[in-house]
Parts: sequence; structure tokens; C-alpha cells
Amino acid sequence: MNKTLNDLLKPLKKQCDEDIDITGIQLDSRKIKDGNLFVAISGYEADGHKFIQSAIKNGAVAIIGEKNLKEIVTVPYFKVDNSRKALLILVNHFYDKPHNKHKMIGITGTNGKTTTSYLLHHILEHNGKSVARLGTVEYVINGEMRESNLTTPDAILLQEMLHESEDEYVVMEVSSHGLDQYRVHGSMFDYALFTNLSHEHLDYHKDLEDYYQTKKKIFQCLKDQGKGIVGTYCSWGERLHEELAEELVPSVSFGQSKGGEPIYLKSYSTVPDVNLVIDDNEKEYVIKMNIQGEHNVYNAIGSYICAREIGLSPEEVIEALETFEGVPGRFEEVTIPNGAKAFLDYAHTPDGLQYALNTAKECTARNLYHIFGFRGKRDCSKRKMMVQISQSLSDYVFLTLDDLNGTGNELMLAELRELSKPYENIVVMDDRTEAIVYVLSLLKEGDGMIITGKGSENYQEEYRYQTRNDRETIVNVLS
Ligand SMILES: CC(=O)N[C@H]1[C@@H](OP(=O)(O)OP(=O)(O)OC[C@H]2O[C@@H](n3ccc(=O)[nH]c3=O)[C@H](O)[C@@H]2O)O[C@H](CO)[C@@H](O)[C@@H]1O[C@H](C)C(=O)N[C@@H](C)C(=O)N[C@H](CCC(=O)O)C(=O)O
Ligand SMILES: Nc1ncnc2c1ncn2[C@@H]1O[C@H](COP(=O)(O)OP(=O)(O)OP(=O)(O)O)[C@@H](O)[C@H]1O
Repeated sequence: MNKTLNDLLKPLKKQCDEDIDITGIQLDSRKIKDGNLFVAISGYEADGHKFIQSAIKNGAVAIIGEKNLKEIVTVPYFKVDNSRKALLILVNHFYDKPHNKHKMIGITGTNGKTTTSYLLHHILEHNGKSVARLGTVEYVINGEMRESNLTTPDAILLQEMLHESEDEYVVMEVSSHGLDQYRVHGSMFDYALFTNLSHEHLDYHKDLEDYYQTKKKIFQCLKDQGKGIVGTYCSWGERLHEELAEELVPSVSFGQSKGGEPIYLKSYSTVPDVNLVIDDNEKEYVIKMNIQGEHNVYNAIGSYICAREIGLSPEEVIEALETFEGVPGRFEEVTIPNGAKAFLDYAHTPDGLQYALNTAKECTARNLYHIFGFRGKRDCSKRKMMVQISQSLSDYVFLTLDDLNGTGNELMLAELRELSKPYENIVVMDDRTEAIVYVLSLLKEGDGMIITGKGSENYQEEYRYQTRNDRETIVNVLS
């Protein structure tokens, strides 16, 4: 796919004296191929302008950047105010607005994005639609799985995949980083679904208000006939729903009913599995699901309402919900033989952890053992709160390592020891696999073990038992 430079520059209101063929757009000098346009970004770690020379050496024929470098760059150079924004406009034009080929569903929120995207994928596929799904676990395009490197891919990869996808629907997770960094476009989504908001990413966002305002930007990315779907079971969602009404953004809510909604959650139970009673236009439906936890009640009703907005009938949605098998590593049970229970979960926020532990408690007759740690170089301000939640909802807590992301082993362990000090039911263990093996040896009939933080992800650190992930550690010990 090629375009001329002047064609590409049109939406940026720029022009080049010499028109040249552009074979692709890149933001990383190492990925440049002959005839590419390089966009230099002032990044969080590095300054992309420093790589202009190497981009040209690798074959770049034109450059976009934020600095005054026109006189010294040897190929056509164009200065813009914001390179990330310019990149998005350029790449969207390069691929001829590929989001218009699809019905696009963007899901944002602190927790529940992956689960909701799996639910919607399943509902739509069960009803004969072709669906692409992009998010933390994987990217699925035209029925083929690809490795995910970011929850919301960068603008180039995203537009490339949307261009390549022949799927009727695209269900994608939209992170606050993605919204802040212009990875998604201004008129992209037919539906924007907000799950909830709570303490997270305060290493990136100034405060919760800033995090909220960033998440809210997804509603500026709706197509003309687009619609918002807002979870109002948390107070940020209630506020959002009110603000969208004031701003005349069409939206529906899910959560506690305020009265007047045509579809609402009438009641629910969570033990042993999630059961929902939904009032849909004055007709009552009971849905029996194979997943656990109050949080999944909200994920299910959010997906139900989105699917109904899309045009599926209640029966079509319910049949699909009742056959949903859950999401890898999200409250996933691993069978163990002695009548005890083991769960893997991806909770890594205080709010998510509270839901996950409450669910584990509901499933556990005797003692609950919780094993977890913290990602290195990620929001440290949530750690104390998560330890408090863990020790109050579990009988025994084993603090151990998660991905260190370059933080020193000893530094992390010292912090874990400090965090555990006020509590008698917390033990710090310096090897994640040893912690799992030890807890497995303690489990008796009726006990429960929940390991949070990694879900189905493979380990990044080397541990004593050379297993790839938490599931494998459990299974290997038991075999
Ligand atoms: C903090 C952050 O979000 N960083 C993202 C950001 O990086 P950046 O542009 O600032 O990159 P940088 O490393 O400073 O480099 C600046 C520029 O120099 C270029 N460069 C660099 C080296 C070189 O040799 N040549 C070269 O051209 C880089 O390609 C880049 O364009 O933009 C990049 C391109 O879009 C992202 O890949 C990168 O994500 C990093 C890897 C990351 O880990 N991000 C996480 C925090 C993230 O985005 N997470 C959310 C989910 C969060 C959640 O809910 O859990 C996600 O959507 O995945
Ligand atoms: N609706 C919800 N409300 C609160 N917590 C939830 C909700 N849904 C899931 N969780 C918790 O959050 C964890 C992560 O869920 P999920 O992967 O669906 O969310 P996510 O938003 O995609 O997270 P991430 O961005 O970290 O990938 C789950 O394992 C569970 O503990």
C-alpha cells in the first residue's frame, strides 16, 4: 500500500515541493524500510528526534517531528505541534480510515476490560458474526491469534490490523495510556463501554481526576451515530453518565437501576455461579452463567446491554452468555485432588483484588490462602492498600515476587517485609514457585488458595521450580 507524500500531508495542511511515494509510516527508526516516513516522538524514555539520522540511513524519505530541524535534516522535514497526534492522523489516512469498515466496540475502565471483551466476542461469534478482539491477552484478527505487546496497540499497528481485518466487528480494550497517547482515533467507535474506575496508574496520571478525564476521552472517539454504555456501579461511572447526558452524548447505563431504564439488572446471586435476573422491556429473563464473582455480574450485564444495543435479541444474548467459559487467568479454577480449591486471578488493583478475594471467600469453606506480589516499576501507591485488603479478606497471606521489570530482587523483598510488618497473618517468601508449593502442602479439604497478579501470563523472573506460569507450578507439583 503506497501513498504520495503530498496526499498524506493534506490532513496536516502541509505540502512538499517534491512529491514522493511513501511506502509506510514508522515511529521506530529500527523498523524503517525503504521509502518510509519517520515520525519522531518526544517519548517517556527517549527522544525520537535523536534517531532521525539513523531512520534516514535505514531508508526514511521524509520526517515529521516537533523540533525546528528543517534546515539540518537532509530529507523533507515537517514540524508539527504534537507528533503522536500527527502520527494518528497520517496513519489513519494512509490506511483509508479502516475503522469505518467495521462495527467498532471500544472498552475502557480500570478493571473488567479483558473479561468484557471476551464476553462480547463470544456473544457475537455465537450469533454468527465474525469478530476481531484486541487486548491484553492477545490480538485475534480474521480468526488468527497474534501476540499482544500492549493492551491498546500503537496507532500504526492498530490501523494496520484494522486494515487487514475482514471481521465485521472489532472489540478492543482501550487503555488510558492509549487514549492519552493518541493511539485511538477521534471518530472510531460505534460503541464505547466504560466498566469502572478506581485507584490505578497513578505513576502515569497526576491523580484520579486526571485518570478519569483521560478515560472519558473515549467518548470523544465515538462515530456520529455512536453510543456510550456506562457502568454506574461505581461512583465515577455515575458521574460520567450524568456528564455525558449534560454533554448530549447518547448513552445507556448498567449497574444499580435508578428507574426508567428499559433494560436493567433486577437481582443476582453469585454462589455457586453467577445468576442474573434481567428486566428487558418489562419482560423478566434469568441467566445462569458458568463464571463466578460479583464483578462478573457487572461484566455480564454490561455485555448484555451492549449486545442488545447492537441489535441481538434477549434470547440470542442469553444463550451465548450461558455457554461462556470464562477468560484465561481471570478467576480460573485449577482442579486439585484433595477437596481444596485453587484459583488464578489477574487482580492487580485494590478494587479488583477486593472482588477477587470476596469471590474466593465465597467458594471456600475453611481457610483462604492468598499468594501475590507487585509488578516492579508500576504504581507503588496502591501496594499498602492491597496488602490491607489481602490480610483482612484472607486467613493467610504469602507476599512474594511478581515481574520485577528491572527493580532489584532485594529492594522488592525489603518493601514486602516492610508492608507485612503490622500483620501477623502475612509471610514473605522470596520465590513465587516455592510459595505456591508450600501453600499447596498446607491445603486441606475445604481450604482455598488464590494466586493473583499473573493470571495466565508466563513468568518473567527465574524461580526455583522451572515452570512457566502459576498454573504449571500447581499442576507440576500435583503430578
Ligand atoms: C510509558 C508508555 O506508555 N510508553 C509508550 C510510548 O513510548 P514512547 O513513545 O514514550 O517511547 P520511548 O521509548 O520514550 O521512545 C521515543 C521514541 O523513540 C523511538 N526510538 C527509540 C529507540 C530507537 O532506537 N529508535 C527509535 O526510533 C521510539 O520508537 C519512540 O517512538 O509509546 C510507545 C508507542 O506507542 C509504547 O510502545 C510505549 O509503551 C510502553 C512499552 C509501555 O510499557 N506502556 C505501558 C505502560 C502501557 O501503555 N500500558 C497500557 C495498559 C495499561 C493497563 O491498563 O494495564 C497498554 O495499553 O498496554
Ligand atoms: N468489573 C470489574 N470490577 C472490578 N474488578 C474486576 C472487574 N472485572 C474483573 N475484575 C478484576 O480485575 C482483574 C482483571 O480483569 P480483566 O482482565 O477483565 O480487567 P482489565 O481491565 O482488562 O485489566 P488489565 O487492564 O489489567 O488487563 C480480574 O482478574 C478481577 O480480579
